[in-house]
Amino acid sequence: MTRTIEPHPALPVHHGDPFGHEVLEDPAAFHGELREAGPVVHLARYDVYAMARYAEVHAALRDWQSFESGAGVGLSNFRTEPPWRPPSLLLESDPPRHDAPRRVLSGLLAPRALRRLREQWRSAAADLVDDLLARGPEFDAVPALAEAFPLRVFPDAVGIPDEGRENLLPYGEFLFNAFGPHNDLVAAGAPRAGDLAAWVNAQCRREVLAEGGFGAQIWAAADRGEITPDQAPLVVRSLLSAGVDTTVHGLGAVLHAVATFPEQWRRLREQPHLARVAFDEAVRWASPVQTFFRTATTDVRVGDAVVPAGKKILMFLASANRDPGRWDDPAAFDLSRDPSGHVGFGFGIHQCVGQHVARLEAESLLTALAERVASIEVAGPVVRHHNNTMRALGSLPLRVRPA
Ligand code: HEM
Ligand SMILES: CCOc1cccc(C(=O)O)c1
Repeated sequence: MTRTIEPHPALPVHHGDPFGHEVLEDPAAFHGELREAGPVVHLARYDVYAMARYAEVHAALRDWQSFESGAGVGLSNFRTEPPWRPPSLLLESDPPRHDAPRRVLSGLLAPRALRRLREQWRSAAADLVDDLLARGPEFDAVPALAEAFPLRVFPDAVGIPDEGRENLLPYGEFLFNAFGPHNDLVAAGAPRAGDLAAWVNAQCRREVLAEGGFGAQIWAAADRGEITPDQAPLVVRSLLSAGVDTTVHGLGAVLHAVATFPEQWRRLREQPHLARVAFDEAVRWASPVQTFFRTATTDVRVGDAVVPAGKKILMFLASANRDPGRWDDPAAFDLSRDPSGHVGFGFGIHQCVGQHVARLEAESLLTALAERVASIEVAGPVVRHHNNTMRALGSLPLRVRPA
C-alpha cells in the first residue's frame, strides 16, 4: 500500500523554478526567499525539499546516512528511473561501495601526489599568459584562459590521447545539465549525449591511457587489488566527468572576481601567496557548482518539519556560501576573509576529491597573471552561460595593463 505523504503543514512552500532561466541568470533573490522561508522549503514544482541555509546544507552534507547519494545526486531517483549512464562509484555511491574508489582517488589527487605537476603547470600557465599578452591587452578570458588552461594541462595529467579532447567540455556540460529536470538545456544536449558518453568511456580503457597519468595510476591500483578491474574505467570516468568543466568555471569565477574587485587584485599582487585563498574565496563567492541533490533514507526531521523517506532534497550550495547567518558581507569578494568552511567543494565523505587539482590549476594561472599584469578590468558585457547545475560565464571581456 503506497502512502501518499502530503508536505508537512509546518513546511513552507515555494512555487518557483530553480532551473528556469530567470533564476539561472541571477539566483540571489530566489536563494534569499528560500533562506527566509525556513530551514527546509517544499519546492512544489518538482515535489522536492530545498535547503538554502548554511546550517542545514552543512548538516545534510555530513549526514550521508539520512541523505544518501546512491539514488543519484540529481532530480532523477535511480530507484525509480534508470540513470542515463552507469552511476559513478564516487558521486552516486554510498559506503561501503564508495569507500575503495574514494581511497584510490584521494591518494592519487593528494597535494603531495600533485607536487610533480607544480613546475610543469606553472610553466604552462606562464607560456599561456605570455602568448595571450603578446596579442594585446583585451581578450575574452573565458576561451583564452578559463577554458584554455585546464584543457592544456588536465587531459595530459589524466593521460588520455590528443584525439577528440574537444568532446570534454560538451560532455561535462550535458552531464551537469542532466542533474536537473529534463528542460530545454537537457534537450539541447541530448542529441550528442550518446556519442559523447561513448567517447569518454573509450578514454577510460587501459590500453589508451599514457603511462604515469592519473588514468594509468588508477589501473595500477586495480592491479594491486585496491579496486577491481571492472571499477577502474568508472573511476577514470569520474576524473573526465568532474575534472574539466568545474575548473573552467572555477577559473572563470576567480577571474571575474578579481576584475570586479580591483583592490583585491592589488592585494594579490602585493602578496602572491594569497593565490590559494583567492581561489577558495572565489569558489565561495560564485559557487561554480550551485546545487546537488540527496535522497532521504527515512522520514528525516529538519527543524520542526519532516522530509518524507524517498523524497529528494535539493541543497543550494551557492546560497549556503552567501548566507548572512554564516558570512559577513557575503556578496563581497574579500581576500582578508577566511573562506574555509565554504561548501563550494561540498563537505563530508563526498567532499571534492579533486579540490587540490583545482587549487593547483588556479594557483598556477593566478601566479602567472599576478607576475605579468598590474591591473585587470571588465572591458565589456559579462555574459552568463546557463546550466542546470553550474554557475558559468559565456563571455568575460577583460582589459589588462601589463606590469
Ligand atoms: C572549481 C572546481 C571544482 C568544484 C567547484 C567542485 C565541486 C565539487 C562538489 C560540490 C562535490 C561534492 C558533490 C556531492 O557532495 O555530491 C565534488 C565532488 C567530486 N569532485 Fe569536484 N569540484 C571541482 C573540481 C574537481 C576536479 C578538478 C576533479 C577531478 C580531478 C573533481 C572530482 C570530483 C569527484 C570525483 C567528486 C565525487 C567525490 C565523492 O563523491 O567522493 N572535482 N566536487
Ligand atoms: C563536481 C562534482 O563531482 C562529480 C560531477 C560529475 C561526475 C562525477 C563522477 O564521479 O562521475 C563527479
